[in-house]
Amino acid sequence: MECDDYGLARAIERENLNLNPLQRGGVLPADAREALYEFSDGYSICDYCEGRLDQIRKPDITRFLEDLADFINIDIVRTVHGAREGKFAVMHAICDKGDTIVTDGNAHYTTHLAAERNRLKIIEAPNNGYPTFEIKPETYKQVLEDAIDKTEIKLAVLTHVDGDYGNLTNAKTIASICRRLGVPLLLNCAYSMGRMPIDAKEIGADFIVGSGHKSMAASGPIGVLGMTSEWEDIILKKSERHEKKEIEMLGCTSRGAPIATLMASFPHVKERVHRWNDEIKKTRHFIKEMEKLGEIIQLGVKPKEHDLVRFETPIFDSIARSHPRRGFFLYEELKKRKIVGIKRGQTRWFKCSVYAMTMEQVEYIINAFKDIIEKYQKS
Ligand SMILES: Cc1ncc(COP(=O)(O)O)c(C=O)c1O
Repeated sequence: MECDDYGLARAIERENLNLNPLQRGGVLPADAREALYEFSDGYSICDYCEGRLDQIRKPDITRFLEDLADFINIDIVRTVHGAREGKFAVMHAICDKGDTIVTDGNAHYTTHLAAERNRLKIIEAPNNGYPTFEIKPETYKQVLEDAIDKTEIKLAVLTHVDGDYGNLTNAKTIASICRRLGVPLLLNCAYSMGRMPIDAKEIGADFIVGSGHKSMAASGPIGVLGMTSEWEDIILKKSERHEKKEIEMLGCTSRGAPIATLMASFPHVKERVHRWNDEIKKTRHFIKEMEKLGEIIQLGVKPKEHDLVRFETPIFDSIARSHPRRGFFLYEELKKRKIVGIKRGQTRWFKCSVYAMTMEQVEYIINAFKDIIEKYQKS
């Protein structure tokens, strides 16, 4: 199979550069690759289990979860199978069938599915449309207030950084609005936890979810669910029949390589979030140089505050119209230059990220796009 079918790990092995934002934060450092091998057996994490995953001392999962809670500054943390399972668990624990929740208009589909699976209704605070697609706190406030006038709102969900435009929301302001209105806030940090510093207490979120395979250098599937202690008894309610087991966690969650790699990557992740400002500078440089190529426009809030970049690219669309390979030409031209991660057939717009790339690699990518444009402008 080709490297683009496998994704970034394979791409790196073959010395390709992968621009897929979804995959850039989930690359395993060397220690985690070793852990992946060591803990590849199904229940390998459970040799010294005394009844529950978070209480295992060898390897020291208890300590790891405490450190993870410190890292994002929240009282209690559990691992789940992904950000989506974290959202589902919170909704399931605090809402009843038929309840209504409020979300932002840039919410990931998994927020919608978690709500649907819980039989919840969704009211959405829309973004402000083209070209920035921003979630404004005042819009969120208005929508939440209107919703509260009509019905009881048990939960507000906010996407910290969305997967369409890479906009960083003003979570602190929205959290304080929710607090004033008496609605608990769940902050979806799938695209931020593990890439940038997160301080849940400073933000004021009641719940927070992260994604190990997306942004925390873990093999996955694994996610992080954090909560303030006031919610502990509700979210981590114990089974009546199995006194140690937490119902929403179905007793235990990740039981092998996913948690082993999350743990092995943790020192690397803790260190890399301190380089977030450099990542932002690099992203802004990349955008500036790409936009100089002409008819390439960054969508979303400017200047960027996250590495996920969405470009509108009329230049590639017009080349595609007269190219014998149509929309596939861009993917194929990039692949020839050992760059992968832009979807096949996409030329009108695409999402990309240079997260964790060196400046040399970024320059190489900019030059590759330039080269492709010049090639077709000449012909
Ligand atoms: C904003 C956002 N939330 C949630 C998810 C899903 O994360 P997970 O796979 O950990 O459930 C994604 C994945 O693309 C995402 O972009």
